[in-house]
Parts: sequence; C-alpha cells; structure tokens
Amino acid sequence: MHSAAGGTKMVRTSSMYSADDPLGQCLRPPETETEDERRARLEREYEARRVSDGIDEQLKNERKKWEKQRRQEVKLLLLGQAESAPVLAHQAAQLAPSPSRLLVLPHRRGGPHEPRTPGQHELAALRLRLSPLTGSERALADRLNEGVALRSGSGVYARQGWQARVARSLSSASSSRDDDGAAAKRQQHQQDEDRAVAEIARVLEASVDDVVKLWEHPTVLALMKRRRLRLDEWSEFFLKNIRRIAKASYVPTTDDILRARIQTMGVAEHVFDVVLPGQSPFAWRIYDVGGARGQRHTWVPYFDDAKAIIFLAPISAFDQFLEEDSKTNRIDDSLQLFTQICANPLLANVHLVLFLNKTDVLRAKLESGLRLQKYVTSFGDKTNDYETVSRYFVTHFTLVHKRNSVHSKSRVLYTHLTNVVDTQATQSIIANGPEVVSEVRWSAGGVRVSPRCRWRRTMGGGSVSMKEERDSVVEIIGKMMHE
Ligand SMILES: Nc1nc2c(ncn2[C@@H]2O[C@H](COP(=O)(O)OP(=O)(O)OP(=O)(O)O)[C@@H](O)[C@H]2O)c(=O)[nH]1
Ligand SMILES: [Mg+2]
Repeated sequence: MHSAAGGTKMVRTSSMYSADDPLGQCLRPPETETEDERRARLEREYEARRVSDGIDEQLKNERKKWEKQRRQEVKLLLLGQAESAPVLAHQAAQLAPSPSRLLVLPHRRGGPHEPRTPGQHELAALRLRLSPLTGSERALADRLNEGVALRSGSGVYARQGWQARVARSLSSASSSRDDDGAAAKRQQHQQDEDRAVAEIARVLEASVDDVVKLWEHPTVLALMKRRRLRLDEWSEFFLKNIRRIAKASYVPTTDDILRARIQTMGVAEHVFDVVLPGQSPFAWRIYDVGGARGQRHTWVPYFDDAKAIIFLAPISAFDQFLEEDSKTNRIDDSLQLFTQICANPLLANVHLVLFLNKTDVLRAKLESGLRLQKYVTSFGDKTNDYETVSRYFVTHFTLVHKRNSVHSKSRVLYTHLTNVVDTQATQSIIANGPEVVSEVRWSAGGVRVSPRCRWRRTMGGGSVSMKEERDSVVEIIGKMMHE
C-alpha cells in the first residue's frame, strides 16, 4: 500500500512484476541466473503455457459439446383435450402398479320415474350388495389422490412428480437414513395403506359375481339402450376382464395400465434417450400436460422452446361432449384447440405431429350404425364407413392447419391415424416408420386421396403427386435436429 497526498489510501493490485507481490518475488529469476539456466527456465515456462492452453482448449471443446448436446435435447409437448390421450407418454414411462381399476357401475341412474322393470327386486338386491364396492371406489380414489378431491367426483389423477412419490413410498420401509422415529412412522403409514388397499381388493373379489350379473343383466342392457346410457369407454374393457382383475393376486398388465383412465393434473415430465443410426444421441424431454379446460393454462410456459408438439385429437368422440362443458362437442373442441395451436406465434417453428386417435373406437362406433352426419353436418351424405370418415377428419384437420398457420406458412403437418392403446402400432409410429403416415404439404387447392399414392396435392387444375412419406416421429425430429 502506498499513501497518497491528502491522506487517502490508494489500493494497487499486486502483479507478477510488482515488488511487493510476495509470489512475484519468489518467482522472479535470481539475479545470478546463467544463460543456460535462463534457457531452461523459458522452456519450462513455455511447456507450462502449452499445458495450460491445452486445458483451456479442452474446456472450450467440452463447453461446445455440452452446448451442442443441449441443442440436441428435444422438448416435445403432448397436447389435446382431456381423454385424448397422452397415455402415450406412459407407454414408455415406468408406471407403478396401482389398484385403481375400479368400475363405474351403471346403477347410479334410475329414479322414481323409472317404469317398473322386470327383475327389479333382483336389481335392488344387487345394488345393495354392491354398495360396499361403490363406497370403496371413492375411498380408493381419495387415497391415490393423496386426499385431494376432484370437483368432478371420484376420478383418479396423476399430479406432477407422482412417480417419485410412489418410488419413495415403495422404498420408505427399507430406508435407513432417517431417524428411527420418522422411519417407524412411515412404516406404520405404509402398513395402514397396504391394509386398506387389501381390504378394498377383498371387497372387489367378493363382489365379482354380482358385478358380472349386473353387467350382463338383460334389464340393465335394455335400460341402457333405451336411455342411451353409455359407460365410460374404458369401463367396458375392465368389465370384460373383471374376473382376472378381481383376483386377490391381481397385478396390472401393460394393457390394463394403458386402458386405465388417470387424469393428468398439471404437467408430467418424461425423459428418454433417443439414438438414431448415424446420429449422436439426443434426449427427449416429453411434457404431458392435462387437457381438461381447467388445466390448459399450464401449457403456455412450455411453448417457449418446444421443438415439437404431438397433438392428439380423439376422432371417435364425434358424438360426445366435454365432461367439463356438456354443451361443447368434443370434435368441435379439438378443432378449436388445434386452431389455437396452429395460429400461436410462439409455436411458429415447432414441428407439428397430429395424432387422430382412438381409431379403434371410431371404427366400432361406425360399425354399430352411429352416423357421423348427425353430429357433423358438413360430412353430408358421404358413405358412413371408416375409410371415408377417417379421411374426412384428416382433410378437415389439415385444412385447419393450412388456414391458421399464418405465422409459419411453410410448416409441415405430419398426420397419423392412431390407436395408442395398441402398443405395437404406436411404437412403430413413434420409432420405426409406420404403415399409414402421410406428409401433407399445402400450397394451393385441396387434398385428394388416390389409391396409388396416399396423398395427392392438387394445385389449380392439375395435380402433383407426392412421394409417400413413411417417417416415424423419431425420424421427423431427427431430421429437424439437423436442419
Ligand atoms: N380404445 C382406445 N382407448 C384409448 C385410446 N387412447 C386413449 N385411450 C383411453 O382413453 C382414456 C383417456 O386417456 P388419457 O391418456 O388418460 O387421456 P389424456 O388425454 O391424457 O387426458 P388428460 O390427462 O385429462 O389430459 C384412457 O382410458 C385410455 O386408455 C385409443 O386409441 N383407443
Ligand atoms: Mg393425461
């Protein structure tokens, strides 16, 4: 330190060369240094600098690699209305078995004005005997929802981080890091849970004959037909499999897990490593967001740096209405939602993949005689078969994309007809290159399907046939990473 005029102290940074830097003094060559010693010292210094520069270079390369890897990360959003269904993400994620497969029984309907029906006493007895089971459903849902009740009733839902919570609760009994008191408390809680779930399983097992009787009862079937009651789509699957599911030793299969309706609350994140031949691996970060109206506000923060969106529209739902708004037709809602996604300036550069989903349910509905025209008047008097109807939906959604992509005129829409509970077909669409995939690029005119080539683009009077695209979702995103 040096004192300066006026008594203020000047602080001077020490340097290699400053006389008062103790390290500098140590490193300074002795005044008696010979020429040979000087040469040796300079060589040592040169070598040290070379090593140091090498380390800097390595760090720089690593930073570059890391940044490239970061760029290699794909943020993918799964969007669509509720029940559309991003059960898709669950196909690859590890789902912990949960005993949530209880049934919505049709006994809730019926009232004082119901006409006297044959077998009424038998039905009354069944209802009484099944009341412990229906009572258990709510209790079980509350347990799985950790005590947070849904406004809409007894549904089961998954909140962000539920996988971690399940894993924690499964490993809590063997946790040794906690103090004894906390571990014992958790163990006790776990035992209570297990006992309660076992009790519900026992009630289900004891009720199985009655469930089957009710499900097959001719009066119930006739009543359902007359009053046009429809069970939730997934109930039929579980009712058909009820004897297997009601066994005390029941462990859910992958199919059971995919068929279960577990509503997404908030956002669920899934991370996968995807490796494509000849390309460096990249991580997929998939965000599955709740599709119910009350959940849609959670989407926007994820739009920011999303690379791709898989939008799911359940095209089987043409005769259904939203659970959260019984006046809005589900197809209308999907189209409005898709319009907003296409028109959103934040999403101008994302890759859009459209899954027109639940094709199996669509096929079954059309085969049972349900007419699309009754709900979608613009369908007109076209043939009411699966091929015509599915093509109609592809055209309609494609047009919506074309008309609303005001911020991204050249964006390509990749459209797939899907049944995501069919794991083989879905995995092939996601990873291997699917059977029915079409790249629909719009410029002018309309889209027309030809038997030779799946898609034909009509421009003015002539037509330009397009190469049939068989890209999988992984390939689409792989290409995009190298654009
Ligand atoms: N048959 C059939 N069922 C499907 C298909 N896709 C989904 N489901 C069923 O539809 C129900 C709803 O699926 P979810 O994945 O919970 O729907 P979601 O779109 O995630 O709904 P939110 O979580 O509310 O946003 C589940 O019972 C699924 O098994 C399909 O292609 N065919
Ligand atoms: Mg969901």
